[in-house]
Amino acid sequence: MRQRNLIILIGFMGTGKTTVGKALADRLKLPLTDTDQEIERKTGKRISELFREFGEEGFRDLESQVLKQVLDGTPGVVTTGGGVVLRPENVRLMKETGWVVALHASEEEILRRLAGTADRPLLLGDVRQRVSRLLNERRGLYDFAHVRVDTTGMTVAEVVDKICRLAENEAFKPDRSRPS
Ligand SMILES: Nc1ncnc2c1ncn2[C@@H]1O[C@H](COP(=O)(O)OP(=O)(O)O)[C@@H](O)[C@H]1O
Ligand SMILES: O=C(O)C1=C[C@@H](OP(=O)(O)O)[C@@H](O)[C@H](O)C1
Ligand SMILES: [Mg+2]
Repeated sequence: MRQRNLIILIGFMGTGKTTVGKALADRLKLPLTDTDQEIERKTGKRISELFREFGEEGFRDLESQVLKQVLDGTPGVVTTGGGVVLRPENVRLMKETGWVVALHASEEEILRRLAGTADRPLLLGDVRQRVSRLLNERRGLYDFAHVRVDTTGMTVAEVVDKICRLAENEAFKPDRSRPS
């Protein structure tokens, strides 16, 4: 059953999920979980170490496990890693459990925000080329979200305001998780 007060942020790397999620949880006085931070806490290893040791698939297994544990229906804000949408089982679970907000940003804005990024193993090497390729590979994968927010040119506070306005609106809509 979908919970209206379980807000899940998805989106490509650098769209601001972790940062906006923290500010949103503070504003709404809801608990916050970032799946990447939870993976690091549980394993005692950095995301980059996990990629090195277990490869991307090993990391995705951990990510799916943690997502299942985190999405137990408890109210809160959950922020995810950009690749969580690669597994259909994760997409199904997020859609069914919470209110899913997709953050977007232009490629240039993503590159500006990710300049100097150190712990994103998928961006090692030529960041511009990696971002462009991954954006292409993942095109459409964030579109299942209940709402979409283009954060290009917006401050974190403005993005939080926008999500809060959309959430108020949402409260008056029928619960789309129920079959009609
Ligand atoms: N709306 C925004 N405007 C400007 N900078 C932002 C915004 N949202 C996030 N950032 C910055 O971009 C970088 C990446 O943000 P982060 O929250 O880690 O993104 P994600 O979790 O989606 O990868 C951080 O340095 C953060 O401070
Ligand atoms: O897009 C991805 O595949 C990834 C995004 C990262 O999280 P952010 O989106 O928070 O940067 C992190 O989960 C890992 O480096 C892989
Ligand atoms: Mg993040």
